[in-house]
Amino acid sequence: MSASSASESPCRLQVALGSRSYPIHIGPGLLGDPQWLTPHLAGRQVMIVTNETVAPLYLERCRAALSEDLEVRELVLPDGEATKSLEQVSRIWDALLEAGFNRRCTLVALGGGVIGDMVGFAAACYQRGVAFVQVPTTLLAQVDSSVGGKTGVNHPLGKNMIGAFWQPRAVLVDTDTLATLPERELSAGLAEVIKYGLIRDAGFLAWLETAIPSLRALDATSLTQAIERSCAIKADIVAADETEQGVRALLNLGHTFGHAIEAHQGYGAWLHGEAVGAGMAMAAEFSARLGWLSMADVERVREIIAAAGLPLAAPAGMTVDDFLARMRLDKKNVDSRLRLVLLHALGDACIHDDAPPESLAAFLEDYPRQA
Ligand SMILES: NC(=O)c1ccc[n+]([C@@H]2O[C@H](COP(=O)([O-])OP(=O)(O)OC[C@H]3O[C@@H](n4cnc5c(N)ncnc54)[C@H](O)[C@@H]3O)[C@@H](O)[C@H]2O)c1
Ligand SMILES: O=C(O)C(=O)C[C@@H](O)[C@H](O)[C@H](O)COP(=O)(O)O
Ligand SMILES: [Zn+2]
Repeated sequence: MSASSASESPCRLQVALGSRSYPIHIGPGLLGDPQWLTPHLAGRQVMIVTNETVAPLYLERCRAALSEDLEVRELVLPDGEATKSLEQVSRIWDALLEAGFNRRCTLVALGGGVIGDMVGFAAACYQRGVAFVQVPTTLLAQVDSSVGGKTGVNHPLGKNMIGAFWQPRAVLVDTDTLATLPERELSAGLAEVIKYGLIRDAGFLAWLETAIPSLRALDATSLTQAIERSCAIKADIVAADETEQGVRALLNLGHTFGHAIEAHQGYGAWLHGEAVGAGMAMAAEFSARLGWLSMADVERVREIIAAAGLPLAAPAGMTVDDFLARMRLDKKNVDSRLRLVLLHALGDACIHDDAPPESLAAFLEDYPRQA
C-alpha cells in the first residue's frame, strides 16, 4: 500500500457500549501522528508492548507519536501463537512494576492479535484494570481482534481459555502497516473478513467474491473498504452484546471446529485464520447436511475460502474423537450441550444447540482430511 499524508482524515467508527464508547480510526499514516494516540492516554506513563517481528518495522514510528514529556517504556516479546501464554503476560506485569507504573498508566498493543489479546489481558488485570489502546498491524487484528474487548491467553487444552472482557480506549488502524504483512498472514485475515459476509451481510460477501484478488494484491482502496465494513459489523454486534450472552456468538462461525484444529495441531501450526477458514467450510457443509443450506451455497462458501488462499480440508489424522473432545470444552457450550454457529443462508447465521450428536459424529467422520 502506498503511504499517504497523515493529515488525511481517516474513517472513524464508534463502538457504543451503553454509557461508554470508543473510536476505531482507520486510515493510512496514523501510526506516527500524535493526534491519534495522545488523546487516549490515561496519564503520563505509557508502555508500548510489541513483538520481535513488529518492533524493527513499527516501534520507532509508534514511539515518535508520543511526546518527550511522557514517561514511555517499551517491551518486546517473542513472536508466535505459542507465546500467547500467562508466562508472557507475566512479563508485561513484571515490566510495569519494575517501571513503577500505577493505575493511570496506558498500555499500547502494537502488533497482531496475539499481542493485542495478551496486552488487553495484562491491562485488565494490572492493578485491577488500566487503560489500553489497540494499534493492530495485521489484517486479522485490524478487522477483528482489536475490536470488542475479548482478551486472554491460550491453555494447552483450549484456545483463549483464560481471559477477560476488557475494552480498549481506542483502536488505531494504520492501513500502511499491511504493506509488510506476509501473504499467508493476509490470507488468514481474509478468513475473518469473509466471516462477516457469511454471518451478516450477503451483499458484502458478493462484493468480496469479486474483490479477493485485489485484496490479496494489497490494493489500498479495496483493503480499506473491507476493513471498514468488517469493523462496522463487529462494532454493531459488540454494541448489542458485549459479553456474548447471545448474538455475539455469531462471531464464532467456524471457530468451534477451528479452535479444535488449532489446539489439536499445536498452537501456531495452523494460523488462527486458516483454522477458521476450514472451520467455516465445515460449518457450511454441516448446515447443508442438516437441511438448512443449499449445496450451491456451500459451493460458494468453499470457493471464496479457497480463493482467499485458505485450506478447506481438516488436518490429516485428526479423528472424530479429537474434534469432539476439543469441541466439548468450547466456551459457547451451555451445560453439556454443544453449541454451533450454523448458516441458514449466506448472510444469515444462527446459534444451534440442537444438532443431533450422531449427525455431527457422522459428518466429522466423512469430512475430507488433508492428504
Ligand atoms: N480478541 C478477539 O476478538 C480475537 C479475534 C480474532 C482473533 N483473535 C486472536 O488473534 C490471534 C491471531 O492474530 P494474528 O493473525 O494477527 O496473528 P499474530 O498476532 O501472530 O500475527 C501474525 C504474524 O504477523 C506478524 N506481524 C504483525 N504485524 C505485521 C506487519 N505489519 N508486517 C509484518 N509482519 C507482521 C506477527 O509478528 C506474526 O508473526 C489468535 O491468537 C486469535 O485467537 C482474537
Ligand atoms: O469477538 C468475538 O466475539 C469473536 O468471537 C471473534 C473471533 O474471531 C475470535 O477468534 C475470538 O477470540 C474467539 O473468541 P472465543 O470466545 O471463542 O475464544
Ligand atoms: Zn477469530
